[in-house]
Amino acid sequence: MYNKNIGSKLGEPARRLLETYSKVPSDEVEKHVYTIRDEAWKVWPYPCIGQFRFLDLSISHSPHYPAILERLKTGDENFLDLGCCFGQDLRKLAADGAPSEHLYGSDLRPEFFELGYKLFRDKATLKSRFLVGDVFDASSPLSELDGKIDIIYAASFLHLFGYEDQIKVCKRIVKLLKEKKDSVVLGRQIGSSNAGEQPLRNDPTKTRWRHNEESFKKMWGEVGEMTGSKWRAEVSSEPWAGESENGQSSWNNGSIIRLRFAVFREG
Ligand SMILES: C[S@@+](CC[C@H](N)C(=O)[O-])C[C@H]1O[C@@H](n2cnc3c(N)ncnc32)[C@H](O)[C@@H]1O
Repeated sequence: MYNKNIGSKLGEPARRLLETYSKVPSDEVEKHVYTIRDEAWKVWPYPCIGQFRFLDLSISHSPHYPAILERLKTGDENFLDLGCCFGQDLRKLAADGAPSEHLYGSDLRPEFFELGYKLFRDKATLKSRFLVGDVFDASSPLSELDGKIDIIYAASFLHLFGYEDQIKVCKRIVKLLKEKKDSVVLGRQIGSSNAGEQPLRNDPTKTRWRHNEESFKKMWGEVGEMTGSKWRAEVSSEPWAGESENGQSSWNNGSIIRLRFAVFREG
């Protein structure tokens, strides 16, 4: 779904980030966002691009954000934005004082990394590394980070896949994270109060799994058993207040929810 107008999506935090971190003159910010958004839409039409949801800087809405930021500010911990697209959440952390050389981004499509640099005008200053890779490819450059990450952010990511593939991604996440207490993966995504497989918008022969709080926790129980590790999943949900993903009013029959999660390693 492509929104022609930015409406209220350019909130104060995103505007401040673009004006102060990226040094985009305030009267050019909106035009700048439209231009880069349209370039990204041509790469792949994700709803989070079409609906300007990348401007939410969603990591900062997590109740764990202050603690995560403090952990990163020590310079002893590494952060990975998995499926980062523009990498806006990584920029938010950098602007708030996290050392950027400890922040990594990864995505299937390298075009998004370049668009992230263009959006945030920081190619010369940001010390973060962006690794191209399919999360399902064990031999991708992402494997360089195996066992080295303390905090993973995975927003609007797991919900792209069916249940079996989500299990595979979670196992990959376990492998990327350090084997220690309080390694954590957090994020937000679309879910459904009636958890289950749902047909893909563009290809009804494929499905993706929409979680509710219970099914998400259960999945992490399974992942723990499969990987010999123990996880505590904090999950909350709220009714979906956003727009339809496909422009159809029938899209949300009341069951669509937004899930927020933080899954901590316990053992
Ligand atoms: C819906 S976007 C979410 C972007 C960002 N995390 C956010 O919250 O705005 C999903 C991202 O995951 C990436 N992606 C999709 N499939 C992937 C895969 N198999 N491996 C790695 N990245 C993938 C896409 O290229 C895209 O940038």
